[in-house]
Amino acid sequence: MTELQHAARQALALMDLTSLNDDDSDAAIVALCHQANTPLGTPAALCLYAPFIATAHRELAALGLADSVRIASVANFPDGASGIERAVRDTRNAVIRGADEIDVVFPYRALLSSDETAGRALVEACREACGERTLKVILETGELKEPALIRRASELAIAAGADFLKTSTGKVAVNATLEATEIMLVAIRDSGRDVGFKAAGGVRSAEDAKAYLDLAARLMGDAWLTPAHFRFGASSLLDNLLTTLGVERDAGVSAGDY
Ligand SMILES: O=C[C@H](O)COP(=O)(O)O
Repeated sequence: MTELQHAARQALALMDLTSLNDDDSDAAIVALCHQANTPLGTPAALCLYAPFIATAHRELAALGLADSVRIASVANFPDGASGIERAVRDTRNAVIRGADEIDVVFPYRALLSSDETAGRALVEACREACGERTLKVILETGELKEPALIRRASELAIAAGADFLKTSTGKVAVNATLEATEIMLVAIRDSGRDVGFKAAGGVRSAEDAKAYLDLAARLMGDAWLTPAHFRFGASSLLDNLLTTLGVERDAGVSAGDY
């Protein structure tokens, strides 16, 4: 197995296979569940909008994958501007519908206006609302831009109870980058807390994934790279990983097939 194939294999198991599209449908989510059922194992989770959680649970159970694939959903998504009440409502709604993990957008615009309290308060409130479920906080680093702001957002989210820091929604011009990743990983390391990291948005190839895995291994150690600590949020990475690993799939399972 080449180094690239090793990274592809690792990335597959670390992936939150994502569908967060305005035109998502039950059929599209059923197709997503079938995509997750690869000959080389499953991604760590599916990430989807709350109205589709029940469909995903049902289909994963039918495929025998209920115990191996978690379900993530989103809150305060994608613009991070809904306010605390709405973010908490989104979080509770996702929890009630059966999400295992909640990816909430940090109110990054407030931080851009030098307001540090809004982000911390929103993450604390969502932390409380999601209880034992995994809380990932999306910093939207491509909008924060400045390294010092990315570092500060990381610190605030960690202090407020984030289980993971996530780079991006995938909905803005600049999504995951290696530069932002390094800042966030160093903030996690410096915090001494048990916090994970998710690179999301624009990760499309085994080569992309390998660059993130190499960076994370250098900063955090190889043993840190498990689904408990590291994820990729990606909508179109899986097929490239499977091709890299020599797996031919029937030209795309699509919503129209269900
Ligand atoms: O959280 C995951 C992102 O929304 C996916 O972004 P992507 O469509 O660029 O892979």
